[in-house]
Amino acid sequence: MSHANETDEVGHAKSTDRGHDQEPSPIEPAVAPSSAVLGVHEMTRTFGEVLAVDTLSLGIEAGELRAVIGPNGAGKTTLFNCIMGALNPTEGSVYLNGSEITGDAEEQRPHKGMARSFQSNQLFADQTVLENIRLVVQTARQGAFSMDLFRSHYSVGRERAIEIADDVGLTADLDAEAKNLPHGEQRRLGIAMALATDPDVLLLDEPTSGMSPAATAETASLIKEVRDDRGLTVVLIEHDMDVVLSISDRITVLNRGEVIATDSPDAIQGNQAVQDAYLGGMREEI
Ligand SMILES: Nc1ncnc2c1ncn2[C@@H]1O[C@H](COP(=O)(O)OP(=O)(O)OP(=O)(O)O)[C@@H](O)[C@H]1O
Repeated sequence: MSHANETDEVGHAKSTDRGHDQEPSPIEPAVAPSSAVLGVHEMTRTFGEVLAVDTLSLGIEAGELRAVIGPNGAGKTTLFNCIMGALNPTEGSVYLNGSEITGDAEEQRPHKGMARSFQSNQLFADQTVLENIRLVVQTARQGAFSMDLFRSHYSVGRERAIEIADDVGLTADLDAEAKNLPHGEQRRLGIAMALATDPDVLLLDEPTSGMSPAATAETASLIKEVRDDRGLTVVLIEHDMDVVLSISDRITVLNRGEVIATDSPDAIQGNQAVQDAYLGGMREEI
C-alpha cells in the first residue's frame, strides 16, 4: 500500500512510498517535533546494503516512559546511536526540546539535556562511587573535563552527588571503588552518572541485561521512580518483557528498521503485527 498520505508520529506527512503491503501502524496522536521532548523525523540509517533504520519517526512526550522493543537486528541500537549522536543518520532529523540536534556532536548532547546511561567501561574504575558521580556533576557544571576535577574541589558537586547516589540506592556504596561493585550496582552507577548531567531525556540501553531476577525487578522500580520523582522523559531499549510491560507508558515495536506499532502495554500484547514479528525470529515471547 502507499504511505504517501500518511501522517507520522511527529506530525509530518510521510513522503516515501516503498510499496509495503503492511497496514499503517496504530500510532498515537501526532506529536509535532516542537512539542515533543524528543522527536525523530523520517530517520534512515544504512550500513552498506543493510537498511538498519528505515524512514522512522517518533515523538516522545515530556515525562513519558517509552520502551523500544523488537526482534534481534530490528534497529533499536542503531536508532539509539543516531539519537545520541554516536552515529549520524543517513537521512532524517532528531529534535530535542523542539530544536534540531541532528548534526550536533555526541559530547554536546548532555549539555542540551540528553543523557545515556554510562556503560561499565565508561566508569572511572579506580575511583569511588561518590567520585564517579561527583566528577560528572562537576564536568556538567564546568562544561568540560579538566584535571582540576581530581584535585582539591571536593565540595564542588559533592552534596549533589550524594543526593543522586541516594536516589539510585547507592548510599551504602559511596566509598566503594567502581571496579569492585557487583554488575547490578555498576549499572546503577551508570544511571546515576547520567542523572548527574541533569537531563531532560534519559536513554537506557538494556538496563537490566545480565541481571538476576531480583536485581532486574529493583532496576525496573528504580527507573520508574526516577521518572516519577524527576518528571524525566525516559526511553529504554529492553529485552525483558516483564520490565517493559510493567513500567512503560507506551511501547514502540520495531521490525526491520520500521515502527510497526506504538501503543499502551495492553494494546501491544494484543497486537497481531507485533505477535507476527516476534514469532518471525524473536528469542522472547510477548
Ligand atoms: N556497524 C554496523 N555495520 C554493519 N551492519 C550493522 C552495524 N550495526 C548494525 N548493523 C546491522 O543493522 C541491523 C540493525 O542492528 P541493530 O544492532 O541496530 O539492531 P538491534 O535491534 O539493536 O538488535 P539486537 O536486539 O540484536 O541488539 C542489523 O542487521 C545489524 O546487523
